[in-house]
Amino acid sequence: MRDFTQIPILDLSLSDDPATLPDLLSRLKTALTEVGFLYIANHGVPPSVTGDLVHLLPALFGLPAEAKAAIALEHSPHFLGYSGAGAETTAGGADHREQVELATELAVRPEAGAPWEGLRGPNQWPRELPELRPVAERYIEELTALGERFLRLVAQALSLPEDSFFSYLSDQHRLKLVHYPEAPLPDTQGVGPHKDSSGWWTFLLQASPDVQGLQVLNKSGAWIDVPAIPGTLVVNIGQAFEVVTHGVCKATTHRVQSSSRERFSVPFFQGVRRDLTRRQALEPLANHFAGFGTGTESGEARRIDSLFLTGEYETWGEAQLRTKIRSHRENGRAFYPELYARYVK
Ligand SMILES: O=C(O)CCC(=O)C(=O)O
Ligand SMILES: [Fe+2]
Repeated sequence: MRDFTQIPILDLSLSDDPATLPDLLSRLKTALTEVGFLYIANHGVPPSVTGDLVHLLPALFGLPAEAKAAIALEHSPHFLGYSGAGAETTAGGADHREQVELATELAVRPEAGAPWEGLRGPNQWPRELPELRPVAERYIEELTALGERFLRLVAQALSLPEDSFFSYLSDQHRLKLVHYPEAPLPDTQGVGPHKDSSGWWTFLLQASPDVQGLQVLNKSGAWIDVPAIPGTLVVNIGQAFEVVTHGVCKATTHRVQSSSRERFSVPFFQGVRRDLTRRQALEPLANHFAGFGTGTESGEARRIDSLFLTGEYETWGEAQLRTKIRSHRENGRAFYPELYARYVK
């Protein structure tokens, strides 16, 4: 298999013309099976929607500490809200970033049966920046639609019926507003090496066009820069999608290195339905993907890295809740004491 040294750029407007669609799908297939990361251009999200959100980020993170504390993630059983720099660790190191985690605005389900239904619930909006709510909601709406359109193309690129991946989708998608403050030293860990574990696909807006930071690990172990390209979104595969495609489409490791200049970014994590069982994830497409890439894929390349498969979890939602409880222990103790006792030991 070839290795990649840059991230492909795909022009989604080529999907509008039957004459150019096949070439787009062929390039998409290569990106899916050999890179796991791509840029999309001409994706149809209005520049004003993106621009309005980008414009609010400095004001949001410039709010006084009390305003941030008022929407702290620790208040939320749904793990939505503000967390400060150093609150998260990735790959054993502290991440130097602060973030506001949002999601599709949903009411709590009072009759919620399974504990992981607790992931569903309303956002915490900062009172001091009322403009944020309509702008972020509009952005989530646009990205939800783009995500579905993109999944149709992915299905076609993998020789499947267009709607093949819709039955896995959640009613809740998550949006993170992220600020990497200026780092005291070069190559400070903004976020350590990781694969995106929470979503189906990630759509990332790099909101500081002149600041480099995001890097992707290729198969030879080299870090490949993913510079911001105005007007594009960076798209990458989440671990659930790797599971469902039996490792044909890989969730690729990436990280952010902070520098002497602050950086903003906005990843949208397309959600996977919480009640998805391991069997439902693995069985339907097993035969289809068994026929893929034979001869080029080594056993190692097909190895799937997912807690969902190795742990004792009934559903995707349970695996997600476990991850959340372990990374935000205060919330775990306060809102899910029984699961906390089981998962944090
Ligand atoms: O900020 C970025 O560019 C990437 C962030 C990221 O990888 C994540 O939050 O999962
Ligand atoms: Fe990520």
